[in-house]
Amino acid sequence: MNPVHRDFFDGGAGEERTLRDNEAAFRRRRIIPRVLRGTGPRDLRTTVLGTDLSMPLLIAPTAFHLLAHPAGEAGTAQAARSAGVAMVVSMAATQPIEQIADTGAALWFQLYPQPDLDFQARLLERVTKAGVEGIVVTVDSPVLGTRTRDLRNGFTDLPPGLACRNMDGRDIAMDDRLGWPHIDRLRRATDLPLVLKGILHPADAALAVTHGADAVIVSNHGGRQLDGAIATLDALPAVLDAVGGRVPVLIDGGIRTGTDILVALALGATATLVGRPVVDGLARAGAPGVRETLETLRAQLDHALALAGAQRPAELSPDLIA
Ligand SMILES: Cc1cc2nc3c(=O)[nH]c(=O)nc-3n(C[C@H](O)[C@H](O)[C@H](O)COP(=O)(O)O)c2cc1C
Ligand SMILES: CCCCCCC(=O)C(=O)O
Repeated sequence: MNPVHRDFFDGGAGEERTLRDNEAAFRRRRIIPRVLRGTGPRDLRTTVLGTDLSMPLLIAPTAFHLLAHPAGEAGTAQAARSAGVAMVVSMAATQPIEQIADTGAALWFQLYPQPDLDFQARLLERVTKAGVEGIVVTVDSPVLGTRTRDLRNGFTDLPPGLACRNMDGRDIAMDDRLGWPHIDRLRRATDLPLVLKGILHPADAALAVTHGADAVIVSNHGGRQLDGAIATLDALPAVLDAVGGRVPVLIDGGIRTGTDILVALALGATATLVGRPVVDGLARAGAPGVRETLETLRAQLDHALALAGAQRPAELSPDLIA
């Protein structure tokens, strides 16, 4: 890959403290396994907001897949379909939603709330018609994070010929006036499950539920927004307390292995999302590369469950984690 584009995918905001800390938070945890549980073959299947998953993992929304590989977002979706997981399609996808949906993958669509409400309504209608099963509203981006590597590299625009194909020629607006009334409006605008992505503070998690969110994603945008923000795994317990089981709580950021997934689930997450490892798989080998990433995570999770003494994710509990 062009090293400038590699930096775009790999990089974070500021000094990249949060980017590093997301992974470090998982490495700080240890598993206290149970023994003699007679698990037999494991069953990793789960359902989140009506979407069936072959394991508790979704592909996190990431921008510009055509920069990583000519297969683009459709290649990622093809792998998601064959692995039986869902893909959250970024609003900054470089292929049309209809082309991505043609793969038959289970899709959710990620939205940055747009100040042009007519355009936003048309976009919601379009992605709903294409068959997406959920809307993921990213709420951690009133402004774009300071992407140190992109600034250093002068990466400001997509190369000629590439564009955000679901934006009808518009730029994606990040809007620093966004507030809960925008979420209320979105809640009224769609019957699809509405998921808020980018929740870290427990008070916001509670507000998300009262404003009608069907799930929240504990996320710091992979360390690309507020550098110094808490690692997602460290934020998870307080968010779970605030939500109190009323809606599923998902998590992303720093998940690199099946044992990381096990740790997140044991601490109470319903499912996990993975960003950069999927892009890495795409860059390496297109759809088969993404499939390899997903199957590696599946095999690791299955193995870790066997060794920790759980047959299925629902059997995991916080006492297994130190
Ligand atoms: C290259 C890249 C592009 C991203 N683009 C988006 C995006 O368009 N919308 C969004 O909500 N989050 C975006 N994210 C954040 C991811 O959805 C996710 O929160 C993060 O990547 C999870 O961390 P991980 O990469 O450590 O797994 C992006 C992340 C990366 C690395
Ligand atoms: C002005 C919007 C550019 C797309 C941002 C994609 C993204 O979220 C990222 O982390 O990169």
